[in-house]
Order: sequence, then C-alpha cells, then structure tokens
Amino acid sequence: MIQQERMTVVRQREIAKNIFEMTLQGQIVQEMTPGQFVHIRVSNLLDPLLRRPISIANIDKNANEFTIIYRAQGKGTNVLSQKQIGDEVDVLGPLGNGFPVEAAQQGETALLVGGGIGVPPLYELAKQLNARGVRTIHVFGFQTEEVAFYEEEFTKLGETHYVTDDGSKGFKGFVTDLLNELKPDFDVFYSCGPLPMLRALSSMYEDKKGYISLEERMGCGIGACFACVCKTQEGQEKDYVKICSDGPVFEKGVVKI
Ligand SMILES: Cc1cc2nc3c(=O)[nH]c(=O)nc-3n(C[C@H](O)[C@H](O)[C@H](O)COP(=O)(O)OP(=O)(O)OC[C@H]3O[C@@H](n4cnc5c(N)ncnc54)[C@H](O)[C@@H]3O)c2cc1C
Ligand code: FES
Repeated sequence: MIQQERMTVVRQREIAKNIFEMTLQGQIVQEMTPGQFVHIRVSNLLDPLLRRPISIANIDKNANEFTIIYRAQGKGTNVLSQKQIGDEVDVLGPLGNGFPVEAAQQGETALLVGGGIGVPPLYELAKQLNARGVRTIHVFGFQTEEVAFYEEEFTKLGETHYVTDDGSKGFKGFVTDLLNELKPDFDVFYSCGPLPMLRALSSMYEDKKGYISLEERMGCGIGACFACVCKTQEGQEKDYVKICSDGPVFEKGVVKI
C-alpha cells in the first residue's frame, strides 16, 4: 500500500563525484520490493515543490531502513544532498511495479545491465536473486571512473564488469560493445538506464525473456496526472501505459522506446 511518511536520515555520504548514498528509516520499508521507487519531497518550503522520483537501491527490513543512490544534479537533488543525519524527509511510497524476481528460477542465470544512475535499483534485485539461488552477471556502464560506484558490493554477489565511455575504468565503449564480446550465457535479463541502451538490449536479446525499467520524467508518481504516459507497441492490451503506476518496470517489447 502506498503511504506517506516522514522518514529519518540515518546515513548520507558521497560515494562518487556528485553521487550520494542516503539511508532512511521508517515503516514504509516493510512494503518495498526491488525496482520500485519513492517520491521524495526534498524541502518543507514551497520551492522546490515537486517531489523527485528515486529508485530503491537497498532494503533492510530488519532495521526498517532503505537506501537510495542519487546524482545531485538539479535543485531538488542538491537540497537532498545537504540533509544531515537525524533530519526528516517526506517520502511517498513504495511506488510502481518492480522487477519480477520470480522470473528467474533457482539454478538459472540472470544478466543485469545498468547505465549510470540506472544502476541503483539493480543492487537490491541482485541481492534477492542471489538469495533465491540465481547466479547474477552484472554489466554496468558509466561516463567515467569518477562517477562509477558499488563495484565492491556487486562483485560480492557475482561476476561484475564495468564499462566507461572514455575507458577510465574497465572496458572502453558501451555496455552493448562489451556484451558482444562477452557473449554471456543467461536465462533472463533485467535492465535500467538510458533509453538507447534499453532499446539496443531489447533488440540484441529479442529471443530472451527480459525486463526494463524506465526512468522518465514524472509528476504525481501515483497515476493521476498523465505526465508519464508512454505509447505501447502494437498488439498490446492497452495503447498507452503510465510509467509511474503500470511500470516503471515492463517486460521487454511492451512499451515503444
Ligand atoms: C522511476 C524513477 C526512478 C529514478 N531513480 C533514480 C535514482 O535511483 N537515482 C537518481 O539519481 N535519479 C533517479 N531518477 C531520476 C531523478 O528522478 C531525476 O534525476 C531528478 O528528479 C532530477 O531532479 P533534480 O532536482 O536534480 O533536477 P531539477 O532539474 O531541479 O528537476 C526539475 C524537475 O524535472 C524532473 N526531472 C528532471 N530530470 C528528470 C529525470 N531524468 N527523470 C525524472 N524526472 C526528472 C524532476 O522530478 C523535477 O520535477 C529516477 C527517475 C524515475 C522516474
Ligand atoms: S507521474 Fe502522474 S500519472 Fe505518472
């Protein structure tokens, strides 16, 4: 059930250039699943008024804590990056439909492909897949080494490859270039990142089961304002879907990207 809660900041640190990891504590955590997101009101002031959608990166139900990883780039996320331990943040969530962990069975292999700030939701997913006995292969692309994060965390869970545009970390090029070389053997893929990457993956692995998460612009986050409407591919049940409430995760081939 979607709830609104004033959650408490229990940790906040910069983990790469302008990339922050923030952990919040509150009851909403009990309802969270990987691939869902929260909508955060970063300030009690009128400006910035609109909430910011951020993915759930890590869930710790025992401690009632969850973690987000975000890039401080605009007004809202910069205000968020100034929060101190003990501050309260107005959180609406958990929102949307996340990644179907049950799409991968025990003993199978899942390929997780992320680009930039699309990598965070894949962390909780990788944890939950591993807990089900699913092997995970991680392939993540970043612009440069200085904005890359969580290598140690992902490496603990499975085979991990980093790709950068300029070659400052790992393979030089796009994630799809490395995938063409690696030719990984897998049963299902899960991905989150820029649209061109999701598009390329969907056609590259046309014959595979796959799920993509779309991080498009949003308004209300709860299906009421139509700001996030997207056309579907021909032959689908509905002509349009709302990314916030029907997604953000869709099976490959459903949304026109
Ligand atoms: C489902 C979902 C999950 C996301 N998860 C993450 C995450 O885990 N980490 C992360 O860093 N970013 C994530 N984003 C993108 C993040 O929401 C935007 O970068 C952020 O809202 C920009 O706010 P700002 O204050 O920095 O920029 P501003 O320029 O001040 O924002 C102005 C307005 O534009 C909207 N906006 C601007 N860029 C985007 C964008 N790319 N997507 C959606 N709205 C945008 C903001 O919501 C705000 O209303 C996610 C987006 C969606 C839809
Ligand atoms: S953001 Fe309002 S309907 Fe999706």
